Amino acid sequence: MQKLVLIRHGESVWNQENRFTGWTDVDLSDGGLQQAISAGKLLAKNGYTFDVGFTSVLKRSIKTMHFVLEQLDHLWIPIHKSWRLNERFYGALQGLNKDETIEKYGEEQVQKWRRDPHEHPPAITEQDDRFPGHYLRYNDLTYRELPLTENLSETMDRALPFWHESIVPAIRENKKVIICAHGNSLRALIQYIENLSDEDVAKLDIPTATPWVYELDDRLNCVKHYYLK
Ligand SMILES: O=C(O)[C@H](O)COP(=O)(O)O
Repeated sequence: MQKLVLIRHGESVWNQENRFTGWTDVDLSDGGLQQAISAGKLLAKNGYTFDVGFTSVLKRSIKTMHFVLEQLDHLWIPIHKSWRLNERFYGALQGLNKDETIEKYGEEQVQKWRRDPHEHPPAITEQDDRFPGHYLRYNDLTYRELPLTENLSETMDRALPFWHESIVPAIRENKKVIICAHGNSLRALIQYIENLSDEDVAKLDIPTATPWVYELDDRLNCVKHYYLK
């Protein structure tokens, strides 16, 4: 039996302001930083250790991983960062207040943008400051990989290659793995690991900085899962 720990980043400044964030590289709020420290303490208290970590290229997730590992005296373990674990790219919604967006477009439409796997949020253009092609950290992406908008199913399609090519091999080598990522990239991994329907995954709300533990059998099927509290 192998344990795998997933954790969503601590509260960010834009979570606090209730804004769509996506690939915007906002920092943790003070509360989010404290949440990350508490999550690390909880893992330490329960005797968890890790050999390797995986995270996105966004600082709210990178910093959460750092503060969690610091509590475990594990800052030395290798951390692999990939854009594939980034939050879903929320297109032209990035930066908008969620309540104001509901007032403007209606609850039903906003809920579709947030949770319907096939609904695209309004797209940006390549001229927009939010276009990832303007940022050094995305230099290695092909033109087709640079999003203008992204639905949940596309988030899953770009997260899964990293799961299969980088994370699964580490688990198969019996390494203890921690993944720190985002609401929607984790939703994609959870849907795949547990084989959840689109309806079930839409109901899944992942709290910030709360370790989600999987116990996996030899074939990496989920035997048990629970939040560490
Ligand atoms: O990018 C965001 O705004 C959040 O991290 C996830 O938002 P959601 O719960 O609205 O998808």
